[in-house]
Amino acid sequence: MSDPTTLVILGASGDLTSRLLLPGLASLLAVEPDRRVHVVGVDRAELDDAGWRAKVTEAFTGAGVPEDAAAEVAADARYVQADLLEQEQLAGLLDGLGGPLVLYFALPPQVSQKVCGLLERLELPEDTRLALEKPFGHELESAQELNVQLLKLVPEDRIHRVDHFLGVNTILNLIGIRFANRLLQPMWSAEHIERVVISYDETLALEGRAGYYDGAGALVDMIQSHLLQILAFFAMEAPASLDEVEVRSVKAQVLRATRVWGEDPTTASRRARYTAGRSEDRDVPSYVDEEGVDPANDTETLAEVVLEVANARWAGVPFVLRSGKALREPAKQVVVTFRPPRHVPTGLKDCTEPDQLILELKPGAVDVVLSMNAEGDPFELEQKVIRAELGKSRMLPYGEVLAGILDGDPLLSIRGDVAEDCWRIVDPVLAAWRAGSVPMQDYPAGSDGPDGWGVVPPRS
Ligand SMILES: O=C1O[C@H](COP(=O)(O)O)[C@@H](O)[C@H](O)[C@H]1O
Repeated sequence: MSDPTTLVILGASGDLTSRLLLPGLASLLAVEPDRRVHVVGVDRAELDDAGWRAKVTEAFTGAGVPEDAAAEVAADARYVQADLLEQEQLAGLLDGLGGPLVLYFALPPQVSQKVCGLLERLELPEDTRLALEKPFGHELESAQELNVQLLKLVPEDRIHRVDHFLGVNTILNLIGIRFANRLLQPMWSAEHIERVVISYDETLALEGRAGYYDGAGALVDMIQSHLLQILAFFAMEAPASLDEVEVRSVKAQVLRATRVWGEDPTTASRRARYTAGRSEDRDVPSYVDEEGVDPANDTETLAEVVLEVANARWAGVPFVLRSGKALREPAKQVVVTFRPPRHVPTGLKDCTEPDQLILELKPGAVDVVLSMNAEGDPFELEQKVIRAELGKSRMLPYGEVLAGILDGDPLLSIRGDVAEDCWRIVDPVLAAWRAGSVPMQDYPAGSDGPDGWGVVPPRS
């Protein structure tokens, strides 16, 4: 049996650890109970091994981890109380840790960066991997600097820039649906597709996350990161296999070709912020009145950007990426609108609506919307939906992503150049917004967004 991987969670008492990492690990162990992993929690907070083990056990309870596997992992788990910004304490932590070793930075980005700076002066054990959460930098330049810094510590294939959307089965389904279906393959280009809308509308509001969100906003929180990854899966060329080098290369090619539509963020982007309203039977305060929000930050809670993938396959097709909070209904989907047929026999009635393929990300389903016979007149048509529900995911997205990190496979991690490209794409939008060239609109919480936006923009 191979050596167990040591998973060191830096920031073990934080929200990310209890809300996402430990449940993710539990869901992974439920599927792979033989996986051997030592979970070391590190934080400044006062806690001992027993307290940490209780936390790990709590996360495993009810998650389907077989009892003996849960007991084994919990018994091996250990807690180190340390201030990671103290060089000596950091050195002490690494002492005695061997590879394979994962240092998972569940820390605010500024702290992660400082810790990486201190790690430069230490020798990392052989086969150390680094896992970092978004945001990866705050614009292109800082992402480039962070990449340089990380590469001083370990090679690129041991850096796992985490994006949990890469562990979402309905997003990974894009690979199967696109490349295993002859029916769709010839349709997947500007010749047949008129536009693509990738949206992630949430009913959730700020939910007490001002500390992070108020400095990020919808554009950075969702579009710069998650939605661009969906775009990459949607538009990439076919990889020859699921090997990380191939898949990550074809994704990178797409993002390298992507830019703001018309290279004009003032016409190709919109932003808005929720005001007081009611969402899902709750009163939601105006965003600026939420606890911890600084109105001077001018943070948007709904963002939309139109992009072009300027290559031979996609040039001329608008890709609309949109995400927002406190909206009336969740809309987490990719809507593909096909071009109209070249000619429809004269006499056929009501076939003016375009065909669509809708990939629903949550819950996972595929809808094909086609014109078909209505009742009665055989030449009168109506749009009907052919729907298939996707199979349930085997584990939580964080479980999938963690599996890759623990195995040292970066397939589901963001490559350094891609992290930079995602900033290169949105930086002009951020600059236009900061300069006040795109007005901030508003919408009541629980509505569909500002008047006139609609969920799907009008056909071009
Ligand atoms: O990373 C984030 O993602 C969530 C949406 O993802 P989900 O898997 O929870 O649906 C979003 O609410 C959050 O603001 C963002 O930081």
